[in-house]
Amino acid sequence: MSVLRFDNVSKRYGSGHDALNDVSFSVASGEMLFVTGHSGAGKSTMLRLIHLAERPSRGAVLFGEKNLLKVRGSRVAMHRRDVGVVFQDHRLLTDRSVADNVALPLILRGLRRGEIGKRVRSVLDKVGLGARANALPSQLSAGEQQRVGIARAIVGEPRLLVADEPTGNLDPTLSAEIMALFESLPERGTSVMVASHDLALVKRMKKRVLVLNQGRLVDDIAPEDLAL
Ligand SMILES: Nc1ncnc2c1ncn2[C@@H]1O[C@H](COP(=O)(O)OP(=O)(O)OP(=O)(O)O)[C@@H](O)[C@H]1O
Repeated sequence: MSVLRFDNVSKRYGSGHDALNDVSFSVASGEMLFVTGHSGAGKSTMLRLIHLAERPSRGAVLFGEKNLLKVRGSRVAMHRRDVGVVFQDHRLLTDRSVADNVALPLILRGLRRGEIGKRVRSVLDKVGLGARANALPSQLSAGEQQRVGIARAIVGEPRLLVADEPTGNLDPTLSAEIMALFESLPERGTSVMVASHDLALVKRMKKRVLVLNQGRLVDDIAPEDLAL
């Protein structure tokens, strides 16, 4: 079963050229894959269409059975429960503790305090930040802040996690830790889609790779076909 499908999707911002041009692919439930390509190739645009920060100009984005074009108004927030998003710049609330940042999606969902506390503790342990729950983001390293962003994205157990250059600012050891964490998600039912221009990292992971070039999907490489 596919969790996500792009059917001939194009996206044009304003009157410019197509940031995405006739892109089609699907992601199976429980799959982890990478999207790569040069700067401006359309990676972020692809992810933004998935979490409804943007809408396609042509074509359809399907999430399970749902055509995202039809998701409007209050249903956008409902959709975002199913899609966790990790941004390169974390986007943490600077005046809130680590635990409060991670709790946010669950508070918006109206979960009970006890349940929220339990889930937040569990996910912070999973990302190795159990001891930093009460710290402010500014008291953490870049890698720790990124892990808070990841904890916030996965605390609601989304069907799909999309991550835009999640290791952009991190050293190789931290990048490897974050990738290991991502790799563990599919077995818990979350598919993972990572945009990265770090080709060395992408090759090392030995996962499926979508290659974008000037908005076009120019390659869709199976793990076994990745050159070593
Ligand atoms: N909000 C916007 N308005 C107008 N043009 C945009 C906008 N966002 C992106 N673009 C353009 O769309 C194209 C694709 O951009 P996108 O950010 O998706 O690429 P990317 O592969 O993620 O690049 P990078 O690796 O530099 O983040 C680029 O030509 C970019 O300038």
